[in-house]
Amino acid sequence: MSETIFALSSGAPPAGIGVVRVSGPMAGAALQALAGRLPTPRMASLALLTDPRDGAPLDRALLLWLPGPRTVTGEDMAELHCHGGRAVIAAVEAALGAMPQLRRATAGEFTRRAFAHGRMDLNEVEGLADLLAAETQQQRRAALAMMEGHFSQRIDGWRMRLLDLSAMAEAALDFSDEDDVPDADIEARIGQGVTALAQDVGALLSAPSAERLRDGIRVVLAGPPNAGKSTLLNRLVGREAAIVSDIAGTTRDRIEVPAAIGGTAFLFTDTAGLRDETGDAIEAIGIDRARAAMEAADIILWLGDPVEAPREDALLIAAQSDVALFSLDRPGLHLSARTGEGMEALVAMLLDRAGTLLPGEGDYALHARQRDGVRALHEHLLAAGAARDLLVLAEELRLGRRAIDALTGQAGTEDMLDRLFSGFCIGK
Ligand SMILES: Nc1nc2c(ncn2[C@@H]2O[C@H](COP(=O)(O)OP(=O)(O)OP(=O)(O)O)[C@@H](O)[C@H]2O)c(=O)[nH]1
Ligand SMILES: [K+]
Ligand SMILES: [Mg+2]
Repeated sequence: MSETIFALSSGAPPAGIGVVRVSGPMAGAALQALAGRLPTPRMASLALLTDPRDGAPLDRALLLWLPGPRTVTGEDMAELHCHGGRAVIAAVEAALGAMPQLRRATAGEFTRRAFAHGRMDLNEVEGLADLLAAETQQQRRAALAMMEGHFSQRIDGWRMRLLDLSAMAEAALDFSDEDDVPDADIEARIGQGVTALAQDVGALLSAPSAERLRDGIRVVLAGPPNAGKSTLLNRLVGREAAIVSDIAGTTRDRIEVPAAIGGTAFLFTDTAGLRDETGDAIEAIGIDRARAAMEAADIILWLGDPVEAPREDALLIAAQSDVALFSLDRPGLHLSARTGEGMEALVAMLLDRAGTLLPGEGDYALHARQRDGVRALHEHLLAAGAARDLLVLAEELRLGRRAIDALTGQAGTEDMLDRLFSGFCIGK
């Protein structure tokens, strides 16, 4: 890792400013070569950059000299805040590229170095990736909490407690080696510690899901044909995403439409109207798909007879409330996709339900990888708690420590890391 890397870290030119970052042992020398001097560390200063090859002026830029290891990558770093024109950036990059031991960074390479130097753990890296991808304010807040290390600190606390418990278990094992009276007190304390830790870890098993936060809360509209599902979908997402007609069986396939409402990402799914008898083979497949969609749903909007609701927690919608045909004492939310009656109440209900599935203010959400890690740790703690033999208990605690190392990336496999970092843009 002795190579020095550089890349444009701000957006694609042309832009007001283009920030070129340099990281590695030659960062200071590169800055010196371009600006003719090394600025005071961590103080912004203006300089005319010249091409070291021929002395020709390149741009007037704001410079930052950030000696390591207290930098984002853990290495010496330089930042050149240039004018963000295409030719300016190209010229500065060409001058850097001509210097010995300097090369362009690959995607995510700055972050990878930060990780390698222990400046970020795997969870903070994932938080950063999510922050860069965040489109809703909720996604941004949860990603920031993850990047800021709120989850990592929690894991660190677990690690300390686990180490203490392991040390106690080893000590107790030493005692029993000496054929002494087994120390019932120490074993009881280990047992209590393991149980308490298992409880803390287990509490995170129900943490909000980052995938859900990213892809949207899955809302499925379901009910009999002609109930008005497609009309309601179109109204919710604000465009004619699904075909509406007075022919029963209009919708056959699932129609998925992502939409952000009130800063929350939703994924709405319109489905084929449910009926027992259909002579249409395609419609029958559609009905199967509708049932599968309902099973995977976070929220079901049920536009059918309440007694036939597919799940107890389905939101009952008394649709087409503007039509006199329907009696007023129908249970459920009276709603007309035509007049808009009840729409506000429906949106409020959706946001309310979504709120219970998503991270609260300042909370993070967990990816499948993280959830799997927490689950593995939890299982080892449960096994340790159930162990009747100190040797087995100590072994389960050791496996628990391994699970923690996998969670933080200390025991990560290279290809998993490759995949993660290559998802970043160049310059990050
Ligand atoms: N008056 C009134 N008519 C509605 C309302 N919602 C839907 N309709 C009408 O009801 C008929 C069926 O609407 P769709 O949205 O196609 O119903 P669907 O549940 O998607 O039907 P399938 O896809 O066939 O299962 C259409 O003629 C709509 O115009 C409403 O709120 N008020
Ligand atoms: K219809
Ligand atoms: Mg439809």
